[in-house]
Amino acid sequence: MAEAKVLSGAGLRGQIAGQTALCTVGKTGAGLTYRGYDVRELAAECDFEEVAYLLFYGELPNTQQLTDYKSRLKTMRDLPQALKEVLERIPASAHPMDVMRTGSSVLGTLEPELSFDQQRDVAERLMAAFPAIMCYWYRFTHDGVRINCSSDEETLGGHFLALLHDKKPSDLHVKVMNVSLILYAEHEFNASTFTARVCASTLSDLYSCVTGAIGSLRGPLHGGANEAAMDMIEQWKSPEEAREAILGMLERKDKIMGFGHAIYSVSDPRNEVIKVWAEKLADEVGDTVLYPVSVAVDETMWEQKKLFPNADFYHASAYHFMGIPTKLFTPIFVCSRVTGWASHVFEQRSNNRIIRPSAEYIGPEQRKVVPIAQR
Ligand SMILES: CC(=O)SCCNC(=O)CCNC(=O)[C@H](O)C(C)(C)COP(=O)(O)OP(=O)(O)OC[C@H]1O[C@@H](n2cnc3c(N)ncnc32)[C@H](O)[C@@H]1OP(=O)(O)O
Ligand SMILES: O=C([O-])CC(=O)C(=O)O
Repeated sequence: MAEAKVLSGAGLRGQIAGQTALCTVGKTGAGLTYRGYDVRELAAECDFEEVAYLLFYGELPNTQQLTDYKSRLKTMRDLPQALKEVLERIPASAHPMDVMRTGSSVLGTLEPELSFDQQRDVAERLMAAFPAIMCYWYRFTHDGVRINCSSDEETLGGHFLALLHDKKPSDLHVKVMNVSLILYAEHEFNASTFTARVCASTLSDLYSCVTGAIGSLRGPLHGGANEAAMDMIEQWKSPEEAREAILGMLERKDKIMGFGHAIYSVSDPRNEVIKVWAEKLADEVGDTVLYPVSVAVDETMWEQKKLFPNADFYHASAYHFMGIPTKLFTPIFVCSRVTGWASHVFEQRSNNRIIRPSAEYIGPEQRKVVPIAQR
């Protein structure tokens, strides 16, 4: 059970910055809910598309609505030729989050949101197109192939794996992708979502809101932590080595990526879900190092600091076991969180006032400009 944290101090911590009907974070009880549903139940019962539908339309779909929704999203997966050409120009050395940011922005020039009446169509287009934006660029620049951006996969997670690996993904991998996309879909006023809402509050277009949000998600204190956690754990060859290294890092006051949270105080409810799937995947690939190393880090952090893994930590090993390159970890977060960002933009637009806080001034007293010749 997640406990409420005492929230105060810098970083707007604990300030109510607006209202939402989308999500609760860190309330005693479920810990994380989307429109009233416990995220753990959604992850156990649903496909990601059901959760996207819940966020965008307010209720879970019935069977017919879900079938129709998945079919419609399938038709939106391919990319315009002009966007493919732009993606081909981005170097292989680029960070894939910069590719996602550019992809969102370029799509906004090719298929602009001309009226807020189009907002749901634009959100769904972005959601359907992001896996292809990431994989078209990745496969072109790393493998030298121009991939077909459509697939027969029913779910977005399966579609992403099919484009990345050029083969039909296993049922287990499709299930884990669904769980992962559901866990990452929405999280109240986190930094990237708040970025999107600030942008929306100026009555800007949805592509601008999403493009800005991608920039905020990129940092290692937010979405970039899954990638940073992977870079950290793959250095260690045994649980003992990991434990020693973590003790040294804590001694040096280093930040341990994938641990701690701005709102949760004792656990992140998403962690217990993804940890189980990471262990299943470890068994599937016969791993005897990465998962035990992850557990050793987890135990040492709790023992030493009472810090717990957040959603990002076990995502690192889970994605790695599915053969996903580390630098694509945070872009997968984008494929999911675009649903949360867009839903917040819709909410902001439905009851808008420009977001414009005040600053406490700590600079010099008012003074006269000394003419340049006398300075
Ligand atoms: C999906 C997501 O975006 S989840 C977040 C992903 N980010 C990470 O995993 C990055 C690592 N974690 C962190 O940097 C932080 O825990 C954040 C950014 C998530 C939250 O920051 P805050 O709200 O400022 O953390 P909080 O107030 O709980 O910090 C309390 C103390 O614990 C320390 N602490 C918090 N997290 C960590 C960590 N991962 N490693 C080491 N120390 C930590 C802080 O430095 C602080 O110490 P201090 O009192 O000596 O200054
Ligand atoms: O809420 C936050 O601050 C960060 C987070 O866990 C998320 O965005 O999923």
